[in-house]
Amino acid sequence: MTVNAEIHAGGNTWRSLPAAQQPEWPDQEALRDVIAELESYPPLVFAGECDQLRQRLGAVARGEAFLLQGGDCAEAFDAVGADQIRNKLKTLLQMGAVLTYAGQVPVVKVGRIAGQYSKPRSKPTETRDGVTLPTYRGDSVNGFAFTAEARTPDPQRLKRMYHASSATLNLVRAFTTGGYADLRQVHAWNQDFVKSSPSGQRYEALAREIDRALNFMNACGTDPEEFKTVEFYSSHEALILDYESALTRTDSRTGNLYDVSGHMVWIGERTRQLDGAHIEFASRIRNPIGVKLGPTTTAEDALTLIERLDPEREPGRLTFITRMGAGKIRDHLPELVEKVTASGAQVAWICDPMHGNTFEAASGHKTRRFDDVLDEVKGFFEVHKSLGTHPGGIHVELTGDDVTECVGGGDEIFVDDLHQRYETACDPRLNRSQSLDLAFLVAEMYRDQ
Ligand SMILES: O=C[C@H](O)[C@H](O)COP(=O)(O)O
Ligand SMILES: C=C(OP(=O)(O)O)C(=O)O
Repeated sequence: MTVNAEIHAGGNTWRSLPAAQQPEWPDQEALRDVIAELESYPPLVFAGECDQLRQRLGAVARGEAFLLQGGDCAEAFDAVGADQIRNKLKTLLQMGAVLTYAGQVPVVKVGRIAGQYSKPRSKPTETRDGVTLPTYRGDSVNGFAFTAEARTPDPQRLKRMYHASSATLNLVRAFTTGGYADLRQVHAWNQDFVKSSPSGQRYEALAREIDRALNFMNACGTDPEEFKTVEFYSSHEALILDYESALTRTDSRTGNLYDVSGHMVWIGERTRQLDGAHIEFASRIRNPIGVKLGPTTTAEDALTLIERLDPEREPGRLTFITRMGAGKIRDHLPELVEKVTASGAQVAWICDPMHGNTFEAASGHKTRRFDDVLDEVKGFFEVHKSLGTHPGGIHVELTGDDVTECVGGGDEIFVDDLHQRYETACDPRLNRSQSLDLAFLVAEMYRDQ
């Protein structure tokens, strides 16, 4: 084996371990052909960009920056349109501007975007009216329609995921570097939100302060070009390991492996088994890695994850994304943070206030209460304040569209409204106005901190 082949084999060591949540592809030969084709495709991101994000997340881990990570629960192939991508990006940029001003630290902006096509599920099958079919696992695996044909896993979809991610990333790069993301424009959008939102009055003072700060910078002669571009990174759950390892490449500069399907990848709550394939895969790549930690996580689990994924104790390499639930975070998070901090590891602590707060409404819609989401973030800030550690950021499922999937918010969505624009293929997302509410309210918390 040549040195390169040996290194590349490092991206496949997961194959001898149990891999949870993988699709049952009916045609293994077709899968092998798709993997071979994906292996020949160009990278979607460059190793140097992943390194840069690792450095930015290092600042988050040290308490010098805040992470805003957000986007769809599940991206969909038929939603790879300019409007949807622009709206999502616009929402994240608006949230980022508010948080930057309130925190007075850089906000690292990372989308759940350009690769978030695969979903872990609670059950392998779904039954409707006596008919049982494989569960929908994301557009990368099967179709949402409840027919045997749509629900059969099709590896050709992995290629569609690559192309959809590529098209999305291309537009995101154009928007973030081509003038669309200009901070003054982003601020003007925020002013419109404050004017039109029923809870806008509460945010007016902050919006006015941002306005004054921008005018001050203008008056000082700050180069307007400086406002025009923004750093924005992609991320998704590294779930379907055949896809992720087919997109794993050796960096010619360093000889290290990078998963070039996205800048940052995370391992989900359902696939973070310490002796499982996902952690093994993540341990081999140099991308910044996130791991979701639910309420059953023990401090020993967290310390072993650090040992496996961040043996060099490099700030920025490992991000713990806690998703405990509003009722549990205040009880479960302190011990994890205390023991990890005592171990000397510098991980970034991020709050996902979505996944521990899902419930089914009487109408059958999966939903989340805005107040629970907010309360989990509050609990997260409280715990970090009491321990003297850094509440490093938030990880949110959101869309830039006016969907009706989560209840509550300033422009209140009621349970009876859920059916109106319930468009998610999996979990409920905050809509545009709820996302901006959250940003303004988190900004207040950050200031109090
Ligand atoms: O987004 C997270 C999971 O994929 C999702 O919560 C699983 O949902 P399920 O419990 O309906 O399978
Ligand atoms: C599946 C997800 O979350 P978790 O692993 O925390 O359940 C997700 O973020 O899409």
